[in-house]
Amino acid sequence: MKPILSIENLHKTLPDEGNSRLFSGITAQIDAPEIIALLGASGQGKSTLLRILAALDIADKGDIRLHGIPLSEWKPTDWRQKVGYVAQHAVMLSGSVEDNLRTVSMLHRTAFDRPLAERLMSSLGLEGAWGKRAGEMSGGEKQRVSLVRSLLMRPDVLLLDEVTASLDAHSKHAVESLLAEWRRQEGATAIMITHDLAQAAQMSDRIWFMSEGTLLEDDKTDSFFRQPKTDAGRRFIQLPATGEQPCQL
Ligand SMILES: Nc1ncnc2c1ncn2[C@@H]1O[C@H](COP(=O)(O)OP(=O)(O)OP(=O)(O)O)[C@@H](O)[C@H]1O
Repeated sequence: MKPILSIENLHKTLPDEGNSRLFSGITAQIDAPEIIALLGASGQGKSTLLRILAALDIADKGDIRLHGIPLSEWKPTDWRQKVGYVAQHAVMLSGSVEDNLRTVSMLHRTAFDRPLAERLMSSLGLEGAWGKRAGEMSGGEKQRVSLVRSLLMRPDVLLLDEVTASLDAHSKHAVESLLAEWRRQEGATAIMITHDLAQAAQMSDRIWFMSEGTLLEDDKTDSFFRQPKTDAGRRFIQLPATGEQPCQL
């Protein structure tokens, strides 16, 4: 069986004067459907990595494959149908919420699955939002509509950039429940950036931890939170680094 997604030796430099390195040597593989929490301090390049996987940015070096086929051999629209992306700040198309949901199906020449859209919208508390002008919605509403828009494509891989960061507790819980249910029912893979460690611990099967300009740890969620392999990982989850004494209260 070919891996669902494989990343081989990915490098990214920033287009500033010094062409400084953002990350390098990122290699990882997803063999079976799972939820991966992508963790790391601000500025490590998590969003950039996700945008590269969504084919919205390009790496300077390295190889990405979906089902064994390199990104360069995919038609961009086919890649984007199979790899859904929900940005940190969701971008809405013009028109109503319903227009936004329908347009994506039109672009990909697939039938609009109205029953699925209704189920997804209701589960995120958006049942009354169909006729609203998409541009006039709050940031949190846009994020939820953007998630529904992506799920309607039934992507093999879903890339989520802090999708619950601007949501109230109720909406956040609704998104988390929907994603858990989606994984159970659709066997989907998701890579989600989050700064919420409790959410990562509760929702993910695996942790990708970015630090020191690379993917420093790739481990089962339980192992990462019990015993990170690196001092940077230990510091990140606020365990004392190896050799240090736990602080006494
Ligand atoms: N197109 C670009 N041009 C210049 N700098 C960029 C570009 N894209 C990202 N950066 C810079 O790269 C660094 C990493 O950004 P990125 O958003 O990927 O990090 P992150 O780990 O997701 O951070 P956060 O957790 O704060 O969202 C930042 O310093 C950002 O300013």
